[in-house]
Amino acid sequence: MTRVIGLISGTSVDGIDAALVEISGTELDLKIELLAGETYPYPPALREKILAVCANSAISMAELAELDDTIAQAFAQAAQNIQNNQPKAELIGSHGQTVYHRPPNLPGSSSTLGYSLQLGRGEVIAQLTGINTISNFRVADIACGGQGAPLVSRVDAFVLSHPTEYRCIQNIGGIGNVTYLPPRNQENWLQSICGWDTGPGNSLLDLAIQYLTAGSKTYDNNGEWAASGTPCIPLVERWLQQPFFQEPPPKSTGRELFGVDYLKQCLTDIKEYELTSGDLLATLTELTVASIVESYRNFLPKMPDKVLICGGGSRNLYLKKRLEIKLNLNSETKIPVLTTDEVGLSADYKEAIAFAVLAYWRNQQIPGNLTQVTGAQKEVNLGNIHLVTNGLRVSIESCKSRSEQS
Ligand SMILES: Nc1ncnc2c1ncn2[C@@H]1O[C@H](COP(=O)(O)OP(=O)(O)OP(=O)(O)O)[C@@H](O)[C@H]1O
Ligand SMILES: CC(=O)N[C@H]1[C@@H]2OC[C@@H](O2)[C@@H](O)[C@@H]1O[C@H](C)C(=O)O
Repeated sequence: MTRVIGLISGTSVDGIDAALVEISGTELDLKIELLAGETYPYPPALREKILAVCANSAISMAELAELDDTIAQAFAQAAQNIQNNQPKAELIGSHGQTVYHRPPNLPGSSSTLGYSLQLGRGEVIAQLTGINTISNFRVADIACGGQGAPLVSRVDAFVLSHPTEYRCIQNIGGIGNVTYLPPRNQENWLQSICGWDTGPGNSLLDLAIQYLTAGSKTYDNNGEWAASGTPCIPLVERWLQQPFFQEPPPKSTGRELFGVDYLKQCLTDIKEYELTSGDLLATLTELTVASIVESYRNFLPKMPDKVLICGGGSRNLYLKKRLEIKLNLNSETKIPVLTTDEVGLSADYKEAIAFAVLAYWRNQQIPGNLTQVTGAQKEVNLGNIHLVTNGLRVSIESCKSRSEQS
């Protein structure tokens, strides 16, 4: 058994999700016990800076270095905090904070490779915590021609697959992503798994809430405001014309596409209709729901028996209800929408747990990507390993050069 901390802050930039888990086994015999899960919100000024960088605002190299240091320190502090009154961890898997993601073969890009930047250097986390740390999980997959995302699919396979059920595991974070899991008893089960980014999760909704409340709110609690409105279907159909939605997998995306500029266009488009704020939020919710369901209908070999949702969007009761309605329109059989909590895996800390598992696998040279999901040419070990030097905990202040210390 290995005790591992998983850390991630995703595209919602709402804070650092930390999970302390005990892991044993390898793949088919993988066992995970969640000892503690917590979200440590970013200080508002730090969140604002990260969101500005994600929205392509200019940043100097000095500012980038400072931001990386600040994020690494925040992640290290989260790792220390999650161990309070808990047994100590032996390993950290830190995803870091995505600030830029470029899928491969992006039109207009001079390179055919993808690129994905997560801030919060694992080297610093290792030295600040005194715990060996694995970070930078996406680059090895990208170097083999992959998207570098979604990476949770291989973890979903060994943690959430069922002997006889066809399942879709749908994360609804800032961005949505799905893993399709055929029954484990099926021949070639692992090779038959599919996965991709479905498009916006909460990113456009959160931006709209911040716009409507002049920043006093960051999200629509339980989807209550959206539930007061009515979706404008002609606008949903127009917004679904974005080429990303028609692209066959493998595919990934981020706030670069479904961020500030996309919402600005939505706010222009709604002027053609007399919509209330609730209607706008209901329409953006419907875009998330429709993008998920349309992708299942277009790219899955068959519709699932069950959809298990996770991520913060799984707490949006209006979104969950609309997803179940849309999924079952003109359907003979009823496809229930549950949360992963209902099958024993925390919907809130699933991504943090996933990066603990990916670090655990990296430590044993077990590959972490599914090539049919990311499009990489081969399975690769994901993440750079940062070993603690002589086991001493050092603070960032004491990382002075010898000349400075003399
Ligand atoms: N109670 C709630 N009601 C409605 N929405 C909620 C609730 N709790 C969280 N959310 C939504 O979930 C978002 C955070 O979700 P999550 O932490 O899964 O995102 P993330 O991991 O940063 O994104 P990604 O998975 O794309 O990296 C919030 O910004 C908010 O939009
Ligand atoms: C570059 C990046 O951070 N992508 C995220 C984003 O957030 C959701 C979706 O897009 C997913 O593909 C991915 O993260 C999860 C943890 C993944 O790699 O599976």
